[in-house]
Amino acid sequence: MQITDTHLFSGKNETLLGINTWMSYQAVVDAILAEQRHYDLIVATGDLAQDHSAQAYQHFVEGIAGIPAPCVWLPGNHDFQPAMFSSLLEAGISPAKQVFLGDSWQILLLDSQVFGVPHGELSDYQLDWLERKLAGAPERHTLLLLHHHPVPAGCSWLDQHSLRNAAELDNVLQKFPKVKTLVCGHIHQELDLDWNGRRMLATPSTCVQFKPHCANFTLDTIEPGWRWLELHPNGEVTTEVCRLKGAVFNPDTASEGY
Ligand SMILES: Nc1ncnc2c1ncn2[C@@H]1O[C@@H]2COP(=O)(O)O[C@H]2[C@H]1O
Ligand SMILES: [Fe+2]
Repeated sequence: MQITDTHLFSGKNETLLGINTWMSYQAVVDAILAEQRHYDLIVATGDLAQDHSAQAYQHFVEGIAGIPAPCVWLPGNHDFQPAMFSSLLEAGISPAKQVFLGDSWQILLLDSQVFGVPHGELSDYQLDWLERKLAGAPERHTLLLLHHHPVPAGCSWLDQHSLRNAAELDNVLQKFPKVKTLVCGHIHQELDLDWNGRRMLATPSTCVQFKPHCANFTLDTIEPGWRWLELHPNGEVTTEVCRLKGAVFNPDTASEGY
């Protein structure tokens, strides 16, 4: 199950564009628990904190504490990795970036952060690491997770903040046809697109939503959400986005950015 872009603060009363991000995150966790589905793993795909604070990461931990599954994570553009790494590790959350699931799958988590800017890029280290991990498990299907979207999402204001070196990622992945599905955060909306024969999924944030197909910054009034992923032994992925019910979290639609 994927949770993304919680944008938590050191104070639980703080808001992002009119939404209390702690409360919307808690509401998402409560809704996940209420669904009583089976899941093996939580993947948190970045922008967990909005203000670089250790407390924000501790709030993240507090939120998922009731969920009976391990969690793995990767950083987004807003994260502060020293605080993220140590706060999550102290709480027993593994920094592992390769996870084997059963006999036929692995999950790889990439770091596409360029510190201090909203766009993403994969370093040579990340690309080499990816290639080594894929070459080392050729029999497994791979679900590839990263914060930034490698393919235009259709919002030009967000597409300037995409993964800048998507062509280099594509070069690596062309050698590994068992990577058929990528999962992102960052763009705060549901998407299911084709990227050179692969499936690229993006997922609603647990707080503020961006309106699809807008040239300029535009908030959406649709509810916060999360994504279920089921990995089948034959390499197929079934997935579903769920959202909170009832318009409880209303963003300040007059805001022009953050
Ligand atoms: N008005 C805006 N125009 C362009 N980019 C913005 C605007 N407001 C915020 N952003 C950036 O766009 C990013 C998209 O999602 P993030 O949560 O990563 O953080 C956001 C900001 O860094
Ligand atoms: Fe982001």
